[in-house]
Amino acid sequence: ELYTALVELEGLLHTEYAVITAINNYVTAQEQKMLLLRKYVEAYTDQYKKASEDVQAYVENPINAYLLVKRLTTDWEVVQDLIITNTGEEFIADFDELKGSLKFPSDEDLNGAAVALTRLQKTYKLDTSSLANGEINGVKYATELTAADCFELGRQSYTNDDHYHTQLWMMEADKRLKLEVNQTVERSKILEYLAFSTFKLGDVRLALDLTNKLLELVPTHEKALNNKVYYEVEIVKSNTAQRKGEDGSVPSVDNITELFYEALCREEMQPSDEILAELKCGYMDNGNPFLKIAPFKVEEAYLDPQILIFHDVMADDEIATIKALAQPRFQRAVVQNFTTGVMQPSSYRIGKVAWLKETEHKHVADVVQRVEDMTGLTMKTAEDLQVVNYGIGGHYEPHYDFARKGEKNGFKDLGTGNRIATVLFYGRGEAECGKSIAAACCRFSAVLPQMSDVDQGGATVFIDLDVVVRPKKGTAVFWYNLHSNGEGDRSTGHAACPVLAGSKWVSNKWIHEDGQLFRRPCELERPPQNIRYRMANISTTVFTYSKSDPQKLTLTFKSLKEKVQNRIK
Ligand SMILES: O=C(O)CCC(=O)C(=O)O
Ligand SMILES: [Fe+2]
Repeated sequence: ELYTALVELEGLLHTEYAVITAINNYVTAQEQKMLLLRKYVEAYTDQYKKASEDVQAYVENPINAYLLVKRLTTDWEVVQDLIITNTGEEFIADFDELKGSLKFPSDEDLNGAAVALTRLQKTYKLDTSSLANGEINGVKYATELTAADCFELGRQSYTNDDHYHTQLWMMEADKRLKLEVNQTVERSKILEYLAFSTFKLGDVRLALDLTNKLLELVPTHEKALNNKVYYEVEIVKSNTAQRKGEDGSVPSVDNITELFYEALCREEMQPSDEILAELKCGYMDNGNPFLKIAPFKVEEAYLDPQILIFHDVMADDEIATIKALAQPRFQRAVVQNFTTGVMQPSSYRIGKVAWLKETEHKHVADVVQRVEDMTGLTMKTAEDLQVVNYGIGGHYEPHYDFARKGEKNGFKDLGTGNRIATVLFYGRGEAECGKSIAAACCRFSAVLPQMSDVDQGGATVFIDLDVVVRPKKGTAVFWYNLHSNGEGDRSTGHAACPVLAGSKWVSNKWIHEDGQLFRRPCELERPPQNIRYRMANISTTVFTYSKSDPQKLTLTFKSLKEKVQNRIK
């Protein structure tokens, strides 16, 4: 599961170096062997020619007779030995021994990396051809992909039943193949996947055309012959049945959440101007004498519920310590199954996680004390500091940090109550002024940082509030997960957008209910019902979409948003 964190991937470069060295040694050894064999052949030929000139005279010479016999006994044995030593098998066996000390990615890693790439493609609407050119949003990051590379991405999407991306990557592979002088993959293989995924996406006619093309190349292709018959029957059937067009189904709330999530990650939405106009920033001391001298620089990202951004609350050396302590203990991130309560890895949270105790290092203790000063809440019942590193396409889909009613083994079972609040620190990244940082708060940064071009994506988004917080090193976000009556606040649903380029580090401090009685007094009223909940319900009555075409989904989604907003007005 190396793909779940970028730090692990760095180790693969050592492996690649070892592979290069091994292949190089093998090729050199083979070249020397061939050279030696060539010399033997020449010497044999030379002697043979001499002997052939006058066989009688040659064999009558005792030295020649001896040499002839020697050539066909000991010399021949030496040659045979030479041929059988240093073979491919030996090379592989030697390398296998070395392999134990090297990090090697598995097929699962290959699949994980391919899934991550297609997730980014979908979330950020990246164009397949540009990606294949090694470009992300106009910036050239990587080497161009060959037709075979694109084919492999399509094949990986296919194993995940992702026919949409199979089709995109197989089409790209076909396009590239036409331009390749030394073709890197067979066209028939591309066509086989392309035809089947096209069929799965509902275009039977195109699937038939592609299958016919495949049969032109390989007339005896058994699968293609069977599929051709099947597609032809399907086309006749669909001509007689009434044409249904789009599938006309209504998206579930989950689909809508996904649309909002992805649109927010692309920063296509933000809170209304009225809401933004109310946001302020300033210095905060919480009445603490020490903070009067060095107050926190705080910015409001949202008012109800309150989401606060604290600037410069983790120093570079603290970040370095936290990363160094966390790295050797990273484990694949897990999530709690709602019904079984079991902690398990899941595709909706991809990253590596480690937990740090305050007692481990002064820097960790200082950071935890700072959280207490920032929030005014006690750390006695808080969880250890959780450190997360997100790898290629690493993300955490929309979720709540609190345990919901009915959730098996919720945090209540820790005996310290639910997660009342979250403080999320960023260990890397720079935010552009005026995006996640309100324009007026830019003075908090001595030098106005630009979003660096190696760090794209990876924002934290609050999907019901349209709030986007871009990671910025040393900054922390704070919000309450629970209403003051202890009920979970469902408007705090949030997510970590997939990391598009670069690596993302965060640490979470989850604060619990117990011990906060005099710090955040509880109230009895029920919280108001949150707006997005109503929106999602309305939307199910006005919205149709096509499952097979995510591109179309978003278009419809934009008009949906307007419709919903008009209704609410
Ligand atoms: O990484 C982020 O931006 C958010 C992480 C998060 O929500 C979590 O770990 O619970
Ligand atoms: Fe979270």
